[in-house]
Amino acid sequence: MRLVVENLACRRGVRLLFAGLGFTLEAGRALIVTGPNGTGKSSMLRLIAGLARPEAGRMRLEGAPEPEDFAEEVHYLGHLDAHKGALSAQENLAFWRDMLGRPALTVAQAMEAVGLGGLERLPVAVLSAGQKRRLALARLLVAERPLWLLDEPTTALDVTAQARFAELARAHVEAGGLIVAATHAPLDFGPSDALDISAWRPARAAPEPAVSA
Ligand SMILES: Nc1ncnc2c1ncn2[C@@H]1O[C@H](COP(=O)(O)OP(=O)(O)OP(=O)(O)O)[C@@H](O)[C@H]1O
Repeated sequence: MRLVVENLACRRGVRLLFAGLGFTLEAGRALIVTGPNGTGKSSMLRLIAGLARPEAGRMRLEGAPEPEDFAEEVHYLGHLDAHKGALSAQENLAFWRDMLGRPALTVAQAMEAVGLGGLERLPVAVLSAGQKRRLALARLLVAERPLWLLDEPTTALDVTAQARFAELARAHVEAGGLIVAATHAPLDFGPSDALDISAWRPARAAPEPAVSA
């Protein structure tokens, strides 16, 4: 399986954030996306996840059952954790497992894997920021999806949780999965490619020549 992105362009409001962006990511590799604030890393992930429409370009997951319509093959982890605060951690994960289908780890195994064992029954609203992030990461483990799209996945995680998540990500890659991760922090997800999104920023229009009398 491989992710192919061709000639992608993204407009937000009146601004063209990037254009002509392309890459191929082979199974068993991660793509680490960097760039200054506001250059479009989150926007690119949202385009690939199918949550927004590109201004131009296309992507496909070669080797997937529906190469051009791959929502079923993708885990998208954005800035927001998408939990239901009144439900317990266990209930939230069970919801995602049932909704996404293709179960992988059990809820209990996934919670243990991200270091949330013992907190299964607490309402998510009372969990700390790092615990909520761990729970969001556990979602990746309860349903099988080859392509993980991760936006700043280690935000709010302590050093131990960051290392533990990096191990889980490397295991996914080693098993033939793919990861595209936007980050400002160094991430060791195993065999990786790098993409600096600012390289695809469109050139600014030349300023109008000054008019002299
Ligand atoms: N709905 C929107 N309407 C207009 N502009 C938007 C909208 N959403 C985002 N933008 C703008 O698009 C640009 C890119 O945002 P994006 O979140 O993709 O950047 P980023 O590279 O992920 O930044 P960061 O490193 O801060 O997370 C920003 O200038 C942002 O203000």
